[in-house]
Amino acid sequence: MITINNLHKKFGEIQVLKGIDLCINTGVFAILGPNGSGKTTLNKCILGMVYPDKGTISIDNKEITSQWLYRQKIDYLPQIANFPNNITVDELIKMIKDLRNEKKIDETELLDLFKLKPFLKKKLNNLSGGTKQKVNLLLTFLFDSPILILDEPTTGLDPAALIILKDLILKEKQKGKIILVTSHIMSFVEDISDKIIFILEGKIYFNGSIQELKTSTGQESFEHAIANILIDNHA
Ligand SMILES: Nc1ncnc2c1ncn2[C@@H]1O[C@H](COP(=O)(O)OP(=O)(O)OP(=O)(O)O)[C@@H](O)[C@H]1O
Repeated sequence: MITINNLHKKFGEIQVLKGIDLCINTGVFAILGPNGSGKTTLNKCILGMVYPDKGTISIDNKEITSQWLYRQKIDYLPQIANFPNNITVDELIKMIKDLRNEKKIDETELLDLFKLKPFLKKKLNNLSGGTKQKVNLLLTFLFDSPILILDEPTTGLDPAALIILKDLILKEKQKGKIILVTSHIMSFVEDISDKIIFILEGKIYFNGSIQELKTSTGQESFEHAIANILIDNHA
């Protein structure tokens, strides 16, 4: 369980998070909000990559401040992954496996799933954007940790890969994991999410199921419910 209390974060003059309270249990949680609303900042606070100015984050009832071992419990897909461009896909996989000296699953299944075997000897700078994203996803799903944080996982994926990703997320959910997903693709969010957390102006504007969101906004479709919040708040 991830528990967040009164989380604040400011960058210079911009107060990004203004008191976030959240309790995140197993299942798929979509963190939504307009561009610049602080979704990535929240994810990075959980990962210890950004230090909050105020507030606490606990994982399984242990505060994470100044800790680092807990990060072994988290698999993270960053919004933009920056790996050295001149190494090949198989060199990158080996490097990440060596760096994260943890229990890993056999990558063969993931290589087959994302049809990456033909690219193993190719350098990263020769890959298309979508293929790079598939490599990033493979690296994320390689360690079978209890918490998964996926920041814009659909970027560049074709429809077939999107279905594979959805199935993979739902399979990981069945294992009882906590999965946080940030995405602007509402059909994708609707297919995978148990709960929607909508951040607006630094606070949690909505926290509930898709059905509750539709009811509270009076909209029949999820996409319209989200659009409704944005329009109503001039976001
Ligand atoms: N390291 C940083 N230094 C300064 N400002 C930052 C930093 N990281 C984020 N910000 C600012 O914080 C705000 C929130 O950014 P964040 O990336 O968390 O938003 P987001 O909701 O993930 O946006 P998007 O949907 O566009 O990905 C933005 O105004 C951004 O410019």
